[in-house]
Amino acid sequence: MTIGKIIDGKGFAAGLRARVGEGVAAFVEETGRKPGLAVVLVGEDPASAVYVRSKGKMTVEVGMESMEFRRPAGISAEELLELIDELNHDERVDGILVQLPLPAHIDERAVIAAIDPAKDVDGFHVTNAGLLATGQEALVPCTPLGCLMLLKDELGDLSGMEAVVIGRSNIVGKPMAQLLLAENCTVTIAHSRTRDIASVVHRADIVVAAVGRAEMVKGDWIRPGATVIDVGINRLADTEDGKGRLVGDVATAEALPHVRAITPVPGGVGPMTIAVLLRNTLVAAHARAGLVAPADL
Ligand SMILES: NC(=O)C1=CN([C@@H]2O[C@H](COP(=O)(O)OP(=O)(O)OC[C@H]3O[C@@H](n4cnc5c(N)ncnc54)[C@H](OP(=O)(O)O)[C@@H]3O)[C@@H](O)[C@H]2O)C=CC1
Ligand SMILES: Nc1nc(=O)c2c([nH]1)NC[C@@H]1CN(c3ccc(C(=O)N[C@@H](CCC(=O)O)C(=O)O)cc3)C=[N+]21
Repeated sequence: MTIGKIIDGKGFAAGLRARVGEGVAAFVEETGRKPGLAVVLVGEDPASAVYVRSKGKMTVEVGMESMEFRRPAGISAEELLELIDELNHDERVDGILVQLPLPAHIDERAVIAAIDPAKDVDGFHVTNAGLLATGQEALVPCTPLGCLMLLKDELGDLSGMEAVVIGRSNIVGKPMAQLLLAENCTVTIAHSRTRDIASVVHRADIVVAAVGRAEMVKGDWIRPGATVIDVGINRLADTEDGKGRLVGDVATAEALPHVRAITPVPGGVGPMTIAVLLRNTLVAAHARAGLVAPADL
């Protein structure tokens, strides 16, 4: 039996960050200022804190200004909206990311709606979602755009391929499906109400799993030669050191003999998300400065 390729998302992300770094240097040369990324973290979710820390580090590494705004979980919606309004009007800020999830008493939709779409580097604002859905230039959500970059790097032209996206969230599944449709794939979106999901997935040349259920996608669901992108980040608490182990939504070891290529967890989509966030910030900075962003991002 042949064994599939493990896609090096971590390596691809490092390359993308290097290209972003070159674009940042040219932007600084041109404008005399650094692109700025503001990250807002509400409350003390430990997983979010890890993500925010590594984001801040990589933002500085590519030569951008990193601004972090930590607020207590008890912050009122009004105070949070005021902060966003300040960031919208701050000339040094090109990108605004409000880490999700927010505490239950805050309406996430209202917060996302308050972000200036031109600074919405997560691509979550309805303006950007609508632009993407209608085939117009938009800031595109980082995780799905990172997945698409890996797919195009592995497969080249995706035209005519059967793609199955598992998951229909606004931040991953739906924009992923839009991107694959724009690449001329035949797209199916599966979710918790999908009947006989194994056979739906078995049709696919491309599988993107964005569910949040550890190793849900079994090896024998995968069509021989398919390419599998595993977005899931699930922490299992079964290790001896008690730190837990990260696994994706796909049973990777089982799938490996069936696939052409598959992304690992960790080291696959996760690092791409952060690299694309920096890419989007550079794109937003160029647009705000009336400049054309480098084409090879
Ligand atoms: N690598 C990265 O950078 C990122 C990783 N993630 C990870 O990706 C995963 C998905 O995230 P997100 O989209 O935010 O999650 P959500 O919880 O918002 O969405 C999960 C989706 O999976 C579907 N689903 C749930 N159970 C099943 C099932 N048994 N069979 C089929 N579909 C099912 C749900 O269906 P329904 O709509 O019917 O409820 C829903 O559409 C998570 O593990 C998350 O941690 C997320 C963002 C970034
Ligand atoms: N407004 C907003 N935008 C987001 O993009 C966003 C968010 N909120 N909330 C949380 C999710 C999750 N997310 C991840 C990003 C990188 C890794 C990542 O780099 N993971 C490493 C492993 C990290 C580890 O070891 O814990 C990897 O997969 O190799 C994971 C998860 C972005 N999210």
